[in-house]
Amino acid sequence: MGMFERDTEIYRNRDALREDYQPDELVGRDEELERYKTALQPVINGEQPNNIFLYGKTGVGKTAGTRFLLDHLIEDAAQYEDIDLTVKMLNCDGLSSSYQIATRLVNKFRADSNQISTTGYPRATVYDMLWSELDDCGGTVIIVLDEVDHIEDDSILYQLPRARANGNLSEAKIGIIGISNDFSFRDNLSPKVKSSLCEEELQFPAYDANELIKILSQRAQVAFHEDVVDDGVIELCAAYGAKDAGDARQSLDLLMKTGDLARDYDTDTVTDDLVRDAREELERGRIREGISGLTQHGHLVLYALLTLEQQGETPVRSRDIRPRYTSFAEQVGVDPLVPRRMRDHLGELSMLGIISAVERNEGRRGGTYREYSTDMDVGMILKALEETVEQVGIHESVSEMVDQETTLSEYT
Ligand SMILES: Nc1ncnc2c1ncn2[C@@H]1O[C@H](COP(=O)(O)OP(=O)(O)OP(=O)(O)O)[C@@H](O)[C@H]1O
Repeated sequence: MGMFERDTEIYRNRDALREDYQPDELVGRDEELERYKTALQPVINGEQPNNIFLYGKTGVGKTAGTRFLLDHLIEDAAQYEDIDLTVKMLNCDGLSSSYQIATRLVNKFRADSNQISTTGYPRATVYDMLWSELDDCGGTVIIVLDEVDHIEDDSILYQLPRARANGNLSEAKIGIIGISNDFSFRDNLSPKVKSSLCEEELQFPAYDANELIKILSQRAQVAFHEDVVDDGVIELCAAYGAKDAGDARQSLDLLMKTGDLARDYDTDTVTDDLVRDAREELERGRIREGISGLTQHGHLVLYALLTLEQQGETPVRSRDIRPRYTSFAEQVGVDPLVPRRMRDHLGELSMLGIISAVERNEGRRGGTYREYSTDMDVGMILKALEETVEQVGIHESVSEMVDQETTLSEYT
């Protein structure tokens, strides 16, 4: 027998839990898809398409929903002789200027052997190339700009929707679909761009537990062998998912991690307990990743808050975290930051979901202030802060936990 052997006990098709798997049907999004479908209806009627702006938090099916409806639109449009529909999708991640978007779009219409360089032309020239590609293509053209908020100047967002009105296009009828998970992006668009780009606005809300159950069940049916997944596993993954962010991607990751653990442990069933283990492991990874991206001051602020939490002092105001943070900074020989900069670090930590910040009101005369506490398992954070703890020294409030960790890691 070779060194590697296939494990086939748990999964029938593990890839069905991956992000790039496209299910035949989208479940749990009926109302939103109905509205989206109505916004796309002019295409089938042979009319000028609407420009659509779709927003919602990460993992709520914006891309999957768009792909799903556009695939159907292409298939159904093929039945009408007078409709010639072309769809081009561009993800704007990593593309920050209108110029970059325009060159990428030109190339989407060109053969591989005829691509233009993505630098070196005047912007007006690239726009002219784009208009001529669009007119050569003709018919109805839908351009999807996913993660549209990455574009920092709005020239292309102004030019594209108005290309026909401005006389740049005579043949093609174009419709833009902008997708974003940045809610402030739409509000910060200039009024002229907003009025044309956001002709139809659609919002996809976060998934609730029932919707996540539908999504996870659909994938689990394809991914796992029959009778491998215990009752309650899907419900538990969905409950965690709904509590966290209502993000389908995160819930699918949790289900996959659970299946992987079952496989690693060589068991033949996926159980609730494994969901809990998987969640802890994913969370540990998330904390480690978040913490490793912070600066030394971020680490010191977090360590200070952690020790206060252990002493039962949280939720705590930033001015009360400061003395501990200052002493930690002095212990490692760095100058402590001014209060405002220290608060920035608290803000960053709460944005990462490692700590939580609650706004409080000081009554009629006072202003508002924030109180902080850690939002995650203290042991996990401590582990991720290992280096800082070593440099600063073990604070008495966490000494027992550090001892435990050391004993454990010595024996595992
Ligand atoms: N309603 C659904 N039915 C089945 N699968 C879904 C559904 N919604 C989302 N998914 C799956 O969840 C994952 C994330 O969805 P998607 O990429 O569409 O999210 P998004 O809203 O575009 O997120 P982002 O803003 O991060 O790009 C994909 O694997 C997708 O197939």
